[in-house]
Amino acid sequence: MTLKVIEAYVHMAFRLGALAPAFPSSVVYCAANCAETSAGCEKSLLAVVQRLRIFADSKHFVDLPLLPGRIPERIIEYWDAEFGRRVVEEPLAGPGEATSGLREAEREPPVPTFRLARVEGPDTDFEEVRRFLLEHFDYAPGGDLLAWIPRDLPQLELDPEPGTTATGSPPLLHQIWRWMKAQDVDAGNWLMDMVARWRKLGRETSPMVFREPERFSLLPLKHPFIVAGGRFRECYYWDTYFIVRGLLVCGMWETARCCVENLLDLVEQFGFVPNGARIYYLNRTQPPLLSDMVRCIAEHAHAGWDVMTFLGRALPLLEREYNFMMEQRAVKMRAGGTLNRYHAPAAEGPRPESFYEDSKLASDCSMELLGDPRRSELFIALTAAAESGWDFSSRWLRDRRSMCSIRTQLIIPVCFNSFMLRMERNLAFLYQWYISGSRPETEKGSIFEQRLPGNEEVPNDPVTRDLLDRVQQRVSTMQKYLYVPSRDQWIDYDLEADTTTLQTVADWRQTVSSSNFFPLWSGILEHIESEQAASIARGVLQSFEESGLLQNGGVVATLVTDSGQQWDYPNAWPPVQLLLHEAFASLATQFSANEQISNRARELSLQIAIRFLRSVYQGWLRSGDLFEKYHAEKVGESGNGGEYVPQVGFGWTIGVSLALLSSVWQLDRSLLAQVWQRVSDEAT
Ligand SMILES: OC[C@H]1O[C@H](O[C@H]2O[C@H](CO)[C@@H](O)[C@H](O)[C@H]2O)[C@H](O)[C@@H](O)[C@@H]1O
Repeated sequence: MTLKVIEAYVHMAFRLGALAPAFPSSVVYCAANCAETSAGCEKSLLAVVQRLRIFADSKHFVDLPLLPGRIPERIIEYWDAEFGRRVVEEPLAGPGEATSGLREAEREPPVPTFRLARVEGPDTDFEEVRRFLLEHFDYAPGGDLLAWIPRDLPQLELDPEPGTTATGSPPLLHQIWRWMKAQDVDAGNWLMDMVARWRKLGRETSPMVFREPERFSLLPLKHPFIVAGGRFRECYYWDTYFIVRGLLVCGMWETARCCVENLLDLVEQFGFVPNGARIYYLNRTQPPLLSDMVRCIAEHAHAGWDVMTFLGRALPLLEREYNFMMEQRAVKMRAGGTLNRYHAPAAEGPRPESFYEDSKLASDCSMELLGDPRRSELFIALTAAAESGWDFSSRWLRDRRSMCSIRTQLIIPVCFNSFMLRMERNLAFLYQWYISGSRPETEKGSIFEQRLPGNEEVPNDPVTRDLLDRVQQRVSTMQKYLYVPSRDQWIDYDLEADTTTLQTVADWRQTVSSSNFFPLWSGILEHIESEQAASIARGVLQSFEESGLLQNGGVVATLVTDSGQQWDYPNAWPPVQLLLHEAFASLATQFSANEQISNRARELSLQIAIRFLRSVYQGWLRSGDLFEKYHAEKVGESGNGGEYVPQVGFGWTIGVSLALLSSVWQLDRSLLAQVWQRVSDEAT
């Protein structure tokens, strides 16, 4: 059986196009796949532990390190022997020391980490399973990572003047902080707290993971990094982009570079960036923002740093990631053109970190029979939704309400294609930088202008030509399939119905999503002839203003009506705020000669930033913490919903808040006072 699981895993890795070696620990942490092919696997260690709900959070078990000396294949054999699946002859490996640093004698079961209530599960004794875990696993997750304090962390309070002391606070951050402090002491403290929090989120891989990788589900990373926060104790793909943006505001370029180098290493190893740095995330990626991160690092590099060597390494890896997306996540559209969709063909069972939730859903949807094709499709759709970063949203549900109708892989999402357009533009930009030896212009005379309709000038270099053609093709294909002139929005496409979701929902408002405006962030209108672009811009601005998406506490994630999913109303997620703030700010720049468009776009961009910052600040004042998501209407309250307890901490909230603060400061700092304006002041 064990061998079969390893084989299945190797097979899975190759199907992913990853040249990954089989991870021995996958037999413990990823054996979910076998539950789908043989009834015996219903009794696998993973299935039993998760279904018994030994831990309140399903992610807890798959993050637990094995004790030193434990060999994954042997653990599975002992499990099978003890729980009735197979006889094992060899003795157990000797007792090891817990990675969390406790000696064997001190290893009393920490009762609070175990769930008290028991729900119905397989016919296996709860206490026996618990005892088995204590014998072979660490007490708590986290022993695979070490706390790491960024060396470039600014210490605002120690610098009397920006840039005048050894701690080297970047001038802009320092100026903003001094100004905020003068306006409102709490606001100054808030900013200082956010900056200091990088210290709490800094991690490096424990040397043990490099020495004995088979004991861990963690993918070891060479450089230190910043984690998402809370239960998300490892590095996440798209979270890292928003974290990097905040680090750069703090002048923490070296830390940002380390985070990005790790992601490049992952592409080198697997051919794509996994969802997060755990083996159970290897069957999916996340919204592809690596090219933007590479661009940020190159653009913020200090004079004298060798940008060319960095680009020389990064470009082939970005190309690899792009090819992964175009080979494994692309769909040829019936009437011509290619677009991308989130997909997870290698997902052959419940997500290991949400095993209980996925299995329960299958059974609630009457798909519990092994071999039922609807069951496999369900797990693929759930995993693909996790790949989208929007896990979960009514955008992925056929009927917009029931999780039983999830079918992520049959949707062409506007967000993913906007990220792909952005990637194509970044590749052209970075490649041009590399071959010319200097950063290309981005305004007039930019490389993109050469490919605008009507402009016959063709770049000499064939790679740039090809990339610019891809940009132009993406724009035309997005306009053809996703742009809906009657609604002045880009709307997700339903592959089953071969039309936009507008035609398949009961009420058109169900398609109103913040992601419908992401193409603006990708600069789509820069590739459309100017009069037509201006007319689209006017329509889109009005459509956003009337959409109801912008609320007091920020931009609502998806619907303006409630669906109960966490990437829906009423949750305002930090990434959405930054992308839309920048989308409208860049529209204002693009149409600077057209006062009407540019004023409206600028106003919207500022409103989005101010409202969200206000919510983050009010939430911090009340709770002393930063939430992973906010309530879009109740200013300062955490968002809710989802399959896990709302998390605090939180990497992308800090990153986005810092990026928004610095952007508004530069656009119109007088507006920032609205962020810390007391509710009582507003009433008067
Ligand atoms: O464990 C459930 C899911 O958790 C992650 O998704 C959520 O948190 C991530 C980290 O902040 C974030 O990137 C994502 O957008 C959130 O929805 C994880 O990425 C999923 O794969 C996982 O199934």
